[in-house]
Amino acid sequence: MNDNRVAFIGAGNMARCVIAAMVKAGYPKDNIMAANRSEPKLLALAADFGIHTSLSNADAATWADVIVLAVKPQMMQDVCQQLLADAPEAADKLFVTLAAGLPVTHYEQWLGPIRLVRAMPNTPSLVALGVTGLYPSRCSNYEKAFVDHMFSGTGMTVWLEEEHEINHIIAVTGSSPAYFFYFMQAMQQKAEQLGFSSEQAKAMVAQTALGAATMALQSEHSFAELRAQVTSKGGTTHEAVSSLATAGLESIIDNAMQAAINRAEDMAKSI
Ligand SMILES: NC(=O)C1=CN([C@@H]2O[C@H](COP(=O)(O)OP(=O)(O)OC[C@H]3O[C@@H](n4cnc5c(N)ncnc54)[C@H](OP(=O)(O)O)[C@@H]3O)[C@@H](O)[C@H]2O)C=CC1
Ligand SMILES: O=C(O)[C@@H]1CCC=N1
Repeated sequence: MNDNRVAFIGAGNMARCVIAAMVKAGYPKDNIMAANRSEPKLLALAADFGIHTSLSNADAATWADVIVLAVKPQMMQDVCQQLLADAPEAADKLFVTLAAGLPVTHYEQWLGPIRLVRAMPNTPSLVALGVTGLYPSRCSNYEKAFVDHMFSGTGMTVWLEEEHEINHIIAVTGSSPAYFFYFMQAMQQKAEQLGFSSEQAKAMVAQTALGAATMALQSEHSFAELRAQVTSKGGTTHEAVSSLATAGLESIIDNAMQAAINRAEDMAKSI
């Protein structure tokens, strides 16, 4: 499966995370290429991972067996239409898109009836602790197996039965690293006000988050049960958690995740 040449069109944050995961999982760097409209990110990727790079999307697509579209959704139509004009044979290759919001029908308008997997990874893929949601269109079983292999180094892969579930994955795992970073940022700020240095505060908060997540993954207990184990009757945790509940944490999270889904649905209509 490592024989397929994979070209990323767009070499930004998410392409870097997936490329890092592939290389660390043993995918041959000689079979990976990144194309970008400007050079700096390509130089960094070549230096860090030893992959091929190109300033030409068409050259990368011609070289590849599998084309990964990794530009922002707002750029996608131009990139796809230009690709088809410059390298029409690309339309016969397997496509993977990382973009939020854009449904299969949009790609079919721009590129024709392509074989496509919509993938929704997240940034912890960089450290092999990510989650990638995957939705296939017109793909063979071999192509699905290949894409699963490609993303296996990102962490966990989840195949979806219905296309609209991609928007749910965005809310649950694609965008959610930012929710956790925001929570940790707020905790760090308070720790600094209490007198800890910025470095100490960041390390303590991140270590506690890692410990809590690791416990949850290794335990049969629910999140609520694990929370109860920390919460002594009449103790400090009860006061802290009650304060969060009174402030409406659950509805805050519900609203935030729904806002991500709504935005993904709006993007499909506006692009
Ligand atoms: N970030 C995340 O957590 C996630 C992002 N995604 C999706 O991944 C995609 C990329 O997002 P992200 O990596 O964050 O965005 P970035 O802005 O970091 O990367 C986009 C890259 O595309 C390049 N680019 C823009 N136009 C062209 C073009 N015409 N030809 C070639 N390259 C071009 C940009 O080049 P330049 O350096 O010159 O600006 C940039 O490097 C988006 O569609 C997003 O929805 C999906 C899951 C999670
Ligand atoms: O914010 C975004 O639109 C992208 C998709 C999921 C994470 N980042």
